[in-house]
Amino acid sequence: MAKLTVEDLPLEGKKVLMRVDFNVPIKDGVVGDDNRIVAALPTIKYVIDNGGRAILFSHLGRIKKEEDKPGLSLRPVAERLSNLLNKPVTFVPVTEGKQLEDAIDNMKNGDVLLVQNTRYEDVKDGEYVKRESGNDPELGKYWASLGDVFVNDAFGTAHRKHASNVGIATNMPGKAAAGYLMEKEIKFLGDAVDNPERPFVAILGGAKVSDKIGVIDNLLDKADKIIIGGGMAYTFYAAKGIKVGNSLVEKDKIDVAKQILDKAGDKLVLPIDNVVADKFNNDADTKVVEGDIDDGWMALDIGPKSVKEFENVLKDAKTVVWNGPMGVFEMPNFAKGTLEIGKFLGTLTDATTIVGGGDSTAAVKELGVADKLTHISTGGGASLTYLEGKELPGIAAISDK
Ligand SMILES: Nc1ncnc2c1ncn2[C@@H]1O[C@H](COP(=O)(O)OP(=O)(O)O)[C@@H](O)[C@H]1O
Ligand SMILES: O=C(OP(=O)(O)O)[C@H](O)COP(=O)(O)O
Ligand SMILES: [Mg+2]
Repeated sequence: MAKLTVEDLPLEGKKVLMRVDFNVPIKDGVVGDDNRIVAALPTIKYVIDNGGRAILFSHLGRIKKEEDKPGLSLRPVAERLSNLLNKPVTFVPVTEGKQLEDAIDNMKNGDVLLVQNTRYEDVKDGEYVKRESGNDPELGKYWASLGDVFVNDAFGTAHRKHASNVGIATNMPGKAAAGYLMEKEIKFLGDAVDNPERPFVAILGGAKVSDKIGVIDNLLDKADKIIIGGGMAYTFYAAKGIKVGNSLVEKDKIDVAKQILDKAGDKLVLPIDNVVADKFNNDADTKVVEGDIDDGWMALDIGPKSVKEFENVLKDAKTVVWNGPMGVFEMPNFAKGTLEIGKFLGTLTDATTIVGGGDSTAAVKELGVADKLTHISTGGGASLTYLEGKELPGIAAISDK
């Protein structure tokens, strides 16, 4: 790697600022799938075993208004991290000011501290000011002033240009290094997809439609087929004039979807049928419908014919990259499409099968199909951006060797 890594930094007695991606599912104040926390442990352990004082930063979810904050505190993550490390983790419930600075001053070599959700900075006095997500120069400078060196191990956030990754790094020239997870992810994705064995099939689903729909345009030049499922599919339905009912649709992306459809020809594969529900609830009334989705119904999973069709496209693939669940897998009645596709990928023993994303990874682990896949990546948007051949700002900002 042409970038500094954690092993290049002085650590003994140093205040080591670390950006990790602890954006994990939390339900009723408890961490669900902790893959992203576990994945950051090697770097954290290396830092503290070598006498560093680890000061961890992460975002959790998206904060647009004051009321979003209580449910998106990182406190439950500090508890899980403490269990995994088998040592105390100091949680600081604020992102700036005396309480944080005092807590850092009180640290000893080998201590671990977790700062509150960096996106608390996105809302100040009830206003959406995006200090973290807009990479406010003062914020990056302030956070950088709290430490001696910086380690970025947040691969899942590397496609973002935010204060806690790019901002801190640019304010610590010559002292910003990559962690082990960052190195491992880049190496693996690079080997698998820079010159992919073909046929190369990408599967795109999930709910971050406006974020990720633009990726498809670039992927059309790289992949042999692109399968679209999950919440991503229905904006394409709308673009084709198929009725979508109350399904997830990003209205201002319908034109983008139309352009992609024009360019894609038969490269793009959409669901034929869907499991539709009369409300966003596991107990909803459901039915399987082909094509049009009537008003009052929403598609929450792909249907059995879609699964068959997708399997047919996947069966000869030699490289598969999957980001985004095929349905609302968190509700058991809408998990089947994701489960079936995951199981099928597990049977492709001659292919390189990569699943990326916080939620997709949680899905394949929860559904018990993760073991049979080649690589589980902590990054969804990040691995897609890498796949597009674009520079990841979080990595670009790390100091060169
Ligand atoms: N048909 C659908 N309607 C609404 N949400 C969906 C649908 N299909 C999948 N989702 C949601 O997409 C979310 C994950 O999307 P995303 O964050 O883009 O994936 P990842 O974290 O794997 O990158 C899940 O919470 C899932 O419930
Ligand atoms: O969960 C994440 O991405 P993913 O859902 O694409 O896997 C990252 O933590 C980035 O989060 P963001 O998309 O809110 O910036
Ligand atoms: Mg996600």
